[in-house]
Amino acid sequence: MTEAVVRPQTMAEKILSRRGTQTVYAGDLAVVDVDQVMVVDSIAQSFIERMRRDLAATPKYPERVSIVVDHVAPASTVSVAQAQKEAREYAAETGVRLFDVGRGICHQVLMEEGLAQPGWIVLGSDSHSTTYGAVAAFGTGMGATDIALAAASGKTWLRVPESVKVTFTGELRQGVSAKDAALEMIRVLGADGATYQSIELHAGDRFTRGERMTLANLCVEAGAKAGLVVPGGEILDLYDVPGWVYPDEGAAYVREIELDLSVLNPRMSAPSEVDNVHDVSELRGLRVDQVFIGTCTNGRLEDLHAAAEVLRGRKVSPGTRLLVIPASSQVMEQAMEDGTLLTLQRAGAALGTPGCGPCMGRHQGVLAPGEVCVSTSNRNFIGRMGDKDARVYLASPAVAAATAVMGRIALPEDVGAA
Ligand SMILES: CC(C)[C@H](C(=O)O)[C@@H](O)C(=O)O
Ligand code: SF4
Repeated sequence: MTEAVVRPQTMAEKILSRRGTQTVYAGDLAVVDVDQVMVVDSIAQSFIERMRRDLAATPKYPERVSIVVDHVAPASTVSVAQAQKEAREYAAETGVRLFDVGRGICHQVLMEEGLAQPGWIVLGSDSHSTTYGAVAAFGTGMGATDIALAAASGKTWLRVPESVKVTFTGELRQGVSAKDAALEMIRVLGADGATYQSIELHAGDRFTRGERMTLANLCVEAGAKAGLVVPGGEILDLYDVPGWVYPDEGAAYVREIELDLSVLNPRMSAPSEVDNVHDVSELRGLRVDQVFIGTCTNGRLEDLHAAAEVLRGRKVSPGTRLLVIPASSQVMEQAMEDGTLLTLQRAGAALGTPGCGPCMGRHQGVLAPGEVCVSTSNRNFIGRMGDKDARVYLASPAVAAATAVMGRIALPEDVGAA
């Protein structure tokens, strides 16, 4: 970028200007270099078809493309197995990276592998690619065609999004987590309240890297194109500081909201929209058939720790099943090493292979008609985790764990764990 910045810029405008050919602002079209293209198993077949048949191209920079087998892993049917086989063959043939069964959920894996860095543009064939905003990368989801074009050319084009500024103030109380803050943010913004906008999260030094991933991850549930966390705090020393991108003082936002964390209670999103958010205390007591702790939202080590704290020395209620699926093999290893998995297993949890698990109702814990599930994931649409008459409530790992112990929607204090 050679032109001088003439007006203050948001984080989205800055990143897209840096990776593009000119200084851009909201509403402009930007053509930008793409630093990483991520393809998930469920989309791999259409991606490969578009590369081969429509574009007759191979990836321009194979090292900038990753295929992750995570959504239905291990394969559940012959056709899923066939699609994954083709993805493996394609990776071997073209030299793109492959993260196979058991490595974990795409977003967690890319972050662990350093394949999302401050100031980068990361395109994923998955809507929760906003997660990369946790480290100030412009992460966004696109369909198979756009993803294939980016892989073939090393570039993409997009309209520079307007930005919404979300400022967190105060400190979270004991037992209240980043998930609760994220659900509250979605309630305030509304499920389509930030459609095609970039949510810029100003949190100072409040959140860990994992918590920032939870926040950036949920931004897409307000319809956002990206969810960019302004760098700050303990995560600064994890990366090359010169790469960080900060918004300018005086940048233009379409909307500004402030969320006081100190007044926040544990929150829960009730069926069947993510923005249907209530205090857990309002929903307390509802019978629950399945509790699921995992996903790209809340399947990290700190999430398993929060669950284990509640479940240590306690048992999952008879008649309720608890599924725990670490977000990645690295999370699983660490949770094995520090005894967290043993605690969860002894409490009666069923442990699964790192990956998406039943998050989108494809396998490993699909719900029957009439069943109720409390999940640490990010979506509770009708039919999301199985039958259309099953109901999904979204919550933090601590609330999910307390619910598993009680067999009913509960707070950690209900089991004497807060
Ligand atoms: C399969 C994939 C394309 C999908 C997404 O885009 O988000 C899934 O991850 C989800 O959470 O619904
Ligand atoms: S864990 Fe769930 S939300 Fe995340 S990528 Fe997988 S299916 Fe999508």
